[in-house]
Amino acid sequence: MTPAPIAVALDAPDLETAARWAALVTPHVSTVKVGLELYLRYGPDVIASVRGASGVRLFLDLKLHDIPNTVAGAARAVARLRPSILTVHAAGGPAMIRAAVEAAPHTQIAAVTILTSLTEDDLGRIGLLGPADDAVRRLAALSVEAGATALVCSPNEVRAVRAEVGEGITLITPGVRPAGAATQDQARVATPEQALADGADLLVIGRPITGSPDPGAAAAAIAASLRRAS
Ligand SMILES: O=c1ccn([C@@H]2O[C@H](COP(=O)(O)O)[C@@H](O)[C@H]2O)c(=O)[nH]1
Repeated sequence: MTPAPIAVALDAPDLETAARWAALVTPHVSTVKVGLELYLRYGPDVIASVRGASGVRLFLDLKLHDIPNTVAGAARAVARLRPSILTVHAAGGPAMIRAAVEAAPHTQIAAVTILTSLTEDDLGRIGLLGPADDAVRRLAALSVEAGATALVCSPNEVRAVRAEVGEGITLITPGVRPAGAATQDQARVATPEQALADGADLLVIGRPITGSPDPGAAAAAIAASLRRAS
């Protein structure tokens, strides 16, 4: 069976747990995601541990955000690990995004538009007045112009972003919660089925899977539900 277009966020406190979660979910999902918690604790060694022997794709979610020269150096440093996807913050601007794209030519650079944990009230407080859609679309357009071929946005904005950037750009959505699941610190959320129906290419799902007593079964259940819905 084709693995589901899900990236499981391995936000684990230690390497053993992350490797165990990765082994349990990889029969069911296309991708595993390593973020700041694991990478800052273990560095590049974490990559081999979670990749294991499987051919699972690795998404390195470091959300780089600095001046172009620094981001280019950081992207070059992690490109050796051959992640399939590496994130940068779109708010770093076009020159920074382009620097990452040029420094890591074999890795897909995904620009994070507006974090899915932010409400419209939060956005107003940081000076981004108006609907989240507007800021997300602006950041999406500038990121693609700068060479990003993937974008991270909430599932609520997928339709608007697709209309803005067209086909051929990978839309990645965290903020995904199965119906009835706790939203935790996520603010702009939708179900996996809705995110996919609206045109997301890759759904990032962490705690609804890794917080389950059986992460393998939780991943399999969401994958089966996506197959039924499509
Ligand atoms: O806007 C963003 C960008 C990245 N993330 C990351 O996705 C996962 C979500 O985990 P859950 O447990 O499903 O909430 C996490 O690793 C975040 O760092 C995001 O949530 N929003």
